[in-house]
Amino acid sequence: MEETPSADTVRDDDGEQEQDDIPGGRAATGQSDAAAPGTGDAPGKEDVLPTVATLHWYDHAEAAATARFTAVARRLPALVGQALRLAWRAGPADTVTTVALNLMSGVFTALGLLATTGVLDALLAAGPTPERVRAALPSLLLVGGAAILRSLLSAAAGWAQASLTPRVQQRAEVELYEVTSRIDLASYDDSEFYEALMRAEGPGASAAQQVVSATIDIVTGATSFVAAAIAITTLHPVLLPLLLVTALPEAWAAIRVARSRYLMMVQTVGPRYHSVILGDLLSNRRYAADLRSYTLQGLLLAQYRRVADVYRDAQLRLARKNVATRLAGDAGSGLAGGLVYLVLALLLAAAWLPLAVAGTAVLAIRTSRAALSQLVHAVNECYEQGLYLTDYTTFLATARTHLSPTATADVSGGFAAITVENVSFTYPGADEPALRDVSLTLPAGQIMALVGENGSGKSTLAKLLAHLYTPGSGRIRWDGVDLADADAQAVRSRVAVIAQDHAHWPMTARANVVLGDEDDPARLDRAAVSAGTDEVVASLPHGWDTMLDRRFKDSHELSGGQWQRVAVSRGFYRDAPLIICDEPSSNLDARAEHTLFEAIRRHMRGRTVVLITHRLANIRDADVIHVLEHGRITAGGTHDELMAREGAYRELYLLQAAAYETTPQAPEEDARSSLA
Ligand SMILES: Nc1ncnc2c1ncn2[C@@H]1O[C@H](COP(=O)(O)OP(=O)(O)OP(=O)(O)O)[C@@H](O)[C@H]1O
Repeated sequence: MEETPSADTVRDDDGEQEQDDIPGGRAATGQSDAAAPGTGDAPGKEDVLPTVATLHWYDHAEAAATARFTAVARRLPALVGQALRLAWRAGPADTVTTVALNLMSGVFTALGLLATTGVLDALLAAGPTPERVRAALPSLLLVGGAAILRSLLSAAAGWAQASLTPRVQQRAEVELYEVTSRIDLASYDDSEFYEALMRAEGPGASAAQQVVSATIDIVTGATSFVAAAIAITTLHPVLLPLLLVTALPEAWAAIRVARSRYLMMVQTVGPRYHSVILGDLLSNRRYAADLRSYTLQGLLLAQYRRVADVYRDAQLRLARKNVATRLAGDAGSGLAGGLVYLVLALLLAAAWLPLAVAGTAVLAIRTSRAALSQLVHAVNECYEQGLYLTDYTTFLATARTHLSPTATADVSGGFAAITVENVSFTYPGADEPALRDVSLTLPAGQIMALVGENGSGKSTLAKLLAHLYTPGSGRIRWDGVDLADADAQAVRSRVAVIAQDHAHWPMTARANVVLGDEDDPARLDRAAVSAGTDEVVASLPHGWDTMLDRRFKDSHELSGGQWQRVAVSRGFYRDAPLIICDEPSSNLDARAEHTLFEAIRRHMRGRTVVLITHRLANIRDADVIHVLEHGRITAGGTHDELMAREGAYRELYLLQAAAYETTPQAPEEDARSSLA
């Protein structure tokens, strides 16, 4: 059974236990870089960022990277199979062409080598030179022809490979994004899953094309090697096992270097993760103003330097270790090569091998050593990239289980009423539920307001109603249909969400409102007027066609309130029977807020509206108001009903109303009263 190494030791191929010497690695012992951020140690006094908790995939990665040589050999067929399947899906014709051309090129390698014996035989025979040359001519032509054909086939194979590998990369990325764009939103709240996504998207997806490339190199190297091996075995059987021995030191060194590199990558992921975050803080426009106002430059730069030092030291140690390993491998390989030539000389001296055959054997040995070296490096590359590819394939397999189940229920007709039945929901990894046993009924065409203090669960309930999350227990039904059985896309296309944390899409103003829907100018005008977006657009340099992201040329930056108007219009533009407005006016000025709620009151009639707001004066006209406290609905009714009894709503409403009760006096009035 394969041994899984402990957290602070790394097992070598030869079984020896070595202390991991990478500072900042989880296994680091007695390191001087204590407090290096992202290393799992206690943060330094001046560190702005907390330490990164031990990453969940570390164990799997470390176990994979420290597997024994036999494990590499065992994994290889599966990896090659996986690579060929990937290649086949990306481009079947290119895959077949590449493999076939490489195989044919190998055939010509063997032919050329065998024909060499004929050349040498003729040249080394007794007789006048012109005659010997004439006798060697047919074999010479064969050698030349084989060499030309082999070169042409190799070039064609290279061309096919060059056209195949980018397709593999593209295919891997598309397959990944097809899944990530459809997985349950709750997956993004699961830190373990999110880390796996980051790894799959980064080194994982790019490993796909490298594994395919390495597999093709394995086919190429193996074909050339088999061709040369056949030629060598034909010449003398003892030469082949000897030749194989020469490859061992090189293979050992290559695999050791590869796994050190992978381990270094795994162990320094904390510092690298932090350096990316810190780099972003130091250069991103979003933080630029705060960075300057709070004079954080020195603090952040110092932390960045400390993190970068940890990573640099790890790289230097790795480079030193790898140079030593490579030297040892080369020395071993050189010695083994010398041994092969020694045996060849002995065979020649003992007259067990004719001179012409020995000459061909030298050529075949050179060819096969080159092929073997290519093979070893390709196997190693395949294994190393296979470690990253495993992250990708494991993630895809896990992510596919996070997709919405196949729909059995039809929601195309909309609903006459939405019912929430005993719904509870806990975010992944959270200790406390965000919603507890919530039940309510929302008839179509009504405006329902949700109120409550911060963190009481309003947005969570809205997201469940929008079918962005699935209840942990209980049901949400559109009439009789449980949303858990309905097609998620079909439900979501019938809901318009104006989210509290709405996205600022890097698109034009028009695209930000229309957002993939059909472009209808009359509908756009109506949606724009109801939120005051028409005024925003009128002030833009290119009107609706203005790009709203400063990373693009001729773009324009909107204020927070202007963005909110755009987001509100986006929700209004969507022709959906259910509209969910989560704090739609938090950034709006008084006039825009008035326009918005007027629009909701007048123009949303016929649609069902869920309205979340802290400005209680705006929801007096709602058909029903539900009060949430600590994830529970504690009261419900109209404004008048809720004001008629003691409770959180009445308390909050009176608190807000009190702020407006003392009407400020006009300045002259103020002066008169002070004179009196
Ligand atoms: N993505 C998340 N992952 C984990 N916990 C979350 C997440 N989003 C919200 N919560 C938690 O769920 C609870 C309810 O949050 P929710 O956003 O629904 O409150 P809210 O009533 O809308 O608050 P606010 O008025 O501040 O917008 C809070 O305790 C919050 O910390």
